[in-house]
Amino acid sequence: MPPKKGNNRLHELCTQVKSGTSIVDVKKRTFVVGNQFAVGGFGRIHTCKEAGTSKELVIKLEPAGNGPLFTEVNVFQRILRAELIENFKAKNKIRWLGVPHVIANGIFDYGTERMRYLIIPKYAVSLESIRESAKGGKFSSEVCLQIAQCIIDALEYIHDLDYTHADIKAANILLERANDFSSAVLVDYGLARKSNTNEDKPDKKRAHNGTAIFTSRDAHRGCQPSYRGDLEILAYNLIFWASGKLPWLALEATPQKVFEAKQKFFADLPDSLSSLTKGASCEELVKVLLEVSNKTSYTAKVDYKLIKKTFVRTSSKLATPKRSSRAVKSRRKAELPIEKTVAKKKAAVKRKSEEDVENVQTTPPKSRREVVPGLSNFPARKTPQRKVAVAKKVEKKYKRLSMGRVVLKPSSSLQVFEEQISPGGNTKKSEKPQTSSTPSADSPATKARIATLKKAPGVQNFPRGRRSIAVRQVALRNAAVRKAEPEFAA
Ligand SMILES: Nc1ncnc2c1ncn2[C@@H]1O[C@H](COP(=O)(O)OP(=O)(O)OP(=O)(O)O)[C@@H](O)[C@H]1O
Repeated sequence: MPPKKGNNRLHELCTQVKSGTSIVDVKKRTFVVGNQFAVGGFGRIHTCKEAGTSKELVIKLEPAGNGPLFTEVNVFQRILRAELIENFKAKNKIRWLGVPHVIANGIFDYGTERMRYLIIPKYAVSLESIRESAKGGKFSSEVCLQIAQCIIDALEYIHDLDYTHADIKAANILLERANDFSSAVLVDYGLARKSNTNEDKPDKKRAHNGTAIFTSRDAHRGCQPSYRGDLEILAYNLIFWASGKLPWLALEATPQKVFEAKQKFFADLPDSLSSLTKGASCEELVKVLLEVSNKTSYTAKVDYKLIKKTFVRTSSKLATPKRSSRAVKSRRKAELPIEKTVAKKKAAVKRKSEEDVENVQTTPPKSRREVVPGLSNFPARKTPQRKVAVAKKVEKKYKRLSMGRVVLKPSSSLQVFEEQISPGGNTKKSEKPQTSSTPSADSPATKARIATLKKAPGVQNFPRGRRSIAVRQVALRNAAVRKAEPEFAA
């Protein structure tokens, strides 16, 4: 069941801006507003493009007097600037950080109305829309972990800059690439707040702020959003994504009861959790998120080390074939620091070369019977009779060759050879007397001497492997014939 939105609009929507309207920002860049494609709780959301470019962006529009977009723009200006995000990624050696960046913002006049705008990148799809159409409204543990990884990184970044998000939910998570859960981005910073000056002074007016079924116990108490609260909110979301349930879903309309149910849930941990997640692979991560959140004081920052360790352990427990999907591979690559990837590759190359050296030193070369699976089940070709049979087979093959029924594409010299030996050939060439002194592969004399056989044009035109097989088989036959029928050989 998706979280419900309140019907009481505390803020007005602005007039709908016409598609094609141009807005010039402080840097004198012109942006052209496109169609409206969503309406948030507080504002309109349109597509948009910078003039002269083709990349689709998103513009959020609200009356200039509205609070939420004002708050959001401030957060974007302070912590969601591209250079800050890039610095954090470089410092922490990560390639993907699931937060949006501000492209432009400001205020403009539209007719008689003053409007505030915020331009950010456009993402492909909202996680909530995928969840709603998923079976049972649930995600697999693998997907839960992929999203968790993105959101944990995003929270670590936001917390590092002393901010909290306070409204994590599938509707506020967008995917940069549709169906690639490792490209999840945490959006909507309307409730985000600087939290380093937090004081544990609950205010009833603020109680239950956020999305009731996911919000933290601190928010239920009426406190400002906390770092630990963000972990708690993420944990509730993970439980909901993995199981499709939360014990307080039916109580959504009465936030106080939701708060009480959450308190009971914490008091009954870990049983209350395992009865919901039923051993899902992401259970351990959720448990740690709840534990870390619980042991962190209201004003303190959370310890991401333990969370990340648990994350690595939980991910590695997931089935290997699932994790080798393209999306997971690209995610793993993205999440690994560049140096680690290089070091990993180098270590693999080193290991391989050491193994090779070991193999050369210790392992005797294997025969084809050992190497080819299933070949060792066939009886070994050892008896003279068997060798004679093989030799006869080869002889037959040559005969077929001489009848021109070979599948191999003959080269010009093989064609000459075939024409020369073709019995009753009907070409003009075959009527000519044979003048060439080239040895015939078919003659017993040739087959008796391997050196001559190798030089026979027909044999020379076999691909390399086949030539040596033919030569070996004929040699075997010769040897076998000599042994089995000495008088004939003589
Ligand atoms: N950058 C974006 N790219 C693609 N879609 C977006 C983007 N930003 C927002 N949306 C879509 O618009 C919806 C509402 O966006 P957002 O939550 O930011 O608006 P809001 O006015 O803050 O609404 P609310 O706070 O009530 O959720 C999102 O769920 C998403 O579907």
